[in-house]
Amino acid sequence: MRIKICGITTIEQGIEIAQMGATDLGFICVPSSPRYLNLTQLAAIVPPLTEVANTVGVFADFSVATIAHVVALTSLDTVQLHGTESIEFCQELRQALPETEIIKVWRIRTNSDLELIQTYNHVVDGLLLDAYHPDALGGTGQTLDWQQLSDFAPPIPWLLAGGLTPDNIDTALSQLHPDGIDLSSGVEVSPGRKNLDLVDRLFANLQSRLG
Ligand SMILES: O=C(O)c1ccccc1N[C@@H]1O[C@H](COP(=O)(O)O)[C@@H](O)[C@H]1O
Repeated sequence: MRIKICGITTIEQGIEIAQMGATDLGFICVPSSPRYLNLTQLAAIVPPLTEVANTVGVFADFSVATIAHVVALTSLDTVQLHGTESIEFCQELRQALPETEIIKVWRIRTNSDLELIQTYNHVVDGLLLDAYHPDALGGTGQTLDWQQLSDFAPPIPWLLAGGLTPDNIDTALSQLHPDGIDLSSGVEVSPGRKNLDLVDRLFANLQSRLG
């Protein structure tokens, strides 16, 4: 299973978290986030971390040209689209970045959202479900209604996000079988600063599932 820890802001924490078992490290490119890294910071932090994990840039409603520029400067492996990007936008991005994994996020409120995100199945490599919050795009600690997702089974890989913590991960994964999980605020001391004890506890609690 893919385990993504998002909102990494230092090389040191990225290396430690990868050594603990994270497959993916996420970097927030959204200026309104308290975990935001500017281009200079991304260009310094991401390249060394591509050696230890899959690196994921989190974008929201950027242009194709801007995302392609950031990927070229940082060697990000994956682009996570956390905004209102259209199917056509994803197709354009695929053409601009044929080698880069693209994950489309949908913030789930109703059952119809679970159908809408699947209209992207043929244009992206993976889907990610996050919780909806009226005031922020992500990193909110808000959980999804896991029961509502019980029939969600897209034909491409999907990740579960939204308020996951070392304490609730077992309950979530006993109800759902995503291809990956994504945690940010649930393993933090403060926005952008991860609590390595909590990350350690996450992996301890996942031990039986990771085999
Ligand atoms: O983390 C942020 O600040 C952020 C900002 C803008 C878009 C996405 C963001 N993070 C994403 O939010 C989810 C889950 O966060 P949490 O575990 O509920 O705190 C995850 O996909 C992050 O990539």
